[in-house]
Amino acid sequence: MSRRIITTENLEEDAKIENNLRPQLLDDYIGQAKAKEMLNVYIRAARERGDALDHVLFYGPPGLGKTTLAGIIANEMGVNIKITSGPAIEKPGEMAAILNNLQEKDVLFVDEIHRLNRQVEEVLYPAMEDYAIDIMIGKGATARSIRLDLPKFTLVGATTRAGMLTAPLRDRFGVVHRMEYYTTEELVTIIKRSARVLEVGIDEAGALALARRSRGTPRLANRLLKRVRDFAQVKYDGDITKEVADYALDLLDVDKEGLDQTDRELLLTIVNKFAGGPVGLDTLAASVGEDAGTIEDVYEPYLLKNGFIQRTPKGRIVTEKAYIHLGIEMNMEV
Ligand SMILES: Nc1ncnc2c1ncn2[C@@H]1O[C@H](COP(=O)(O)OP(=O)(O)OP(=O)(O)O)[C@@H](O)[C@H]1O
Ligand SMILES: [Mg+2]
Repeated sequence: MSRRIITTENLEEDAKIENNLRPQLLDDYIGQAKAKEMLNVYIRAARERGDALDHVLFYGPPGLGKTTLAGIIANEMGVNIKITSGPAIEKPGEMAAILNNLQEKDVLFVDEIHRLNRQVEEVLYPAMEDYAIDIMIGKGATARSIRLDLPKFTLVGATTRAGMLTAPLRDRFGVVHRMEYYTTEELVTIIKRSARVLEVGIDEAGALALARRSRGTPRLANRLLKRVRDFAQVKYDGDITKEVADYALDLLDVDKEGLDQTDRELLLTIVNKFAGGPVGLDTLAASVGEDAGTIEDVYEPYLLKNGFIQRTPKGRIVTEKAYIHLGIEMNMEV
């Protein structure tokens, strides 16, 4: 599939503005009320005890604010954050070195934690549980393992694929939180805040138009804001109104429900090639040329949540709502 404006992946162009737009404090973090409340209590308790925060795992679709929350945790705890990711650490020794370099109470953020390889992951078990690592010294008959104490640290893990985490790793997190899609109101607040940071004017109706098409995802809200800002600047007098937003978003092919070309293609494939379903995930994946895991974790959750498709024991089916949205008559032969 071609790269889409609405992809929730972290594109390079986002990285620059994302860092500016990231809230630094829990109070400025919008939405995810449950996570905020819980973290607020745990952080205060840990600080009062002078202790490190318990290990935290965030999971859920991309762009919902996992990395942002990890940064906020470090900030609120008043400690450093070391950022790495599952695929970046190839050898157990590399993980050991990272752990060994942490200071007391520091946050180690491991993104895409489900992609750690087995040996690297095993270094984490004693590290998370006992704040220690076992290092092998020597070879063959003279080899022995020594235990090295680590500072008390906090591991913050993030994953879009919670199902791919091994049980021993998952069980070592004291706090496990599923990230939720944002409501339109929450996205409006985020968009207005981002507009202030980017120093672009936006009115209420403009913010609402953007929020509605952001697929419940702050990353998309920020990305669309940035694109629409360009249209406002070049084609209008600089401020983002509903008119500018609608004009730009139509050109960008994001529809009123926040669906883009890829979403519609997915729905249309089920309708046209599989008579509306049910169709199994793997069959569907092969048919649209996407990886099954990506469909399941990235594209499908939003379509499911908003009632465009349903999961049945026999596979995915397209709902009446989707037919109506696509403007296709439902074939009622049964
Ligand atoms: N609650 C929030 N309030 C304001 N802005 C937010 C919030 N959550 C996320 N954002 C913004 O959305 C963007 C993406 O967030 P972030 O990088 O934390 O997502 P993520 O869940 O880590 O995504 P991925 O799974 O792709 O790593 C950031 O620019 C951030 O500023
Ligand atoms: Mg992230």
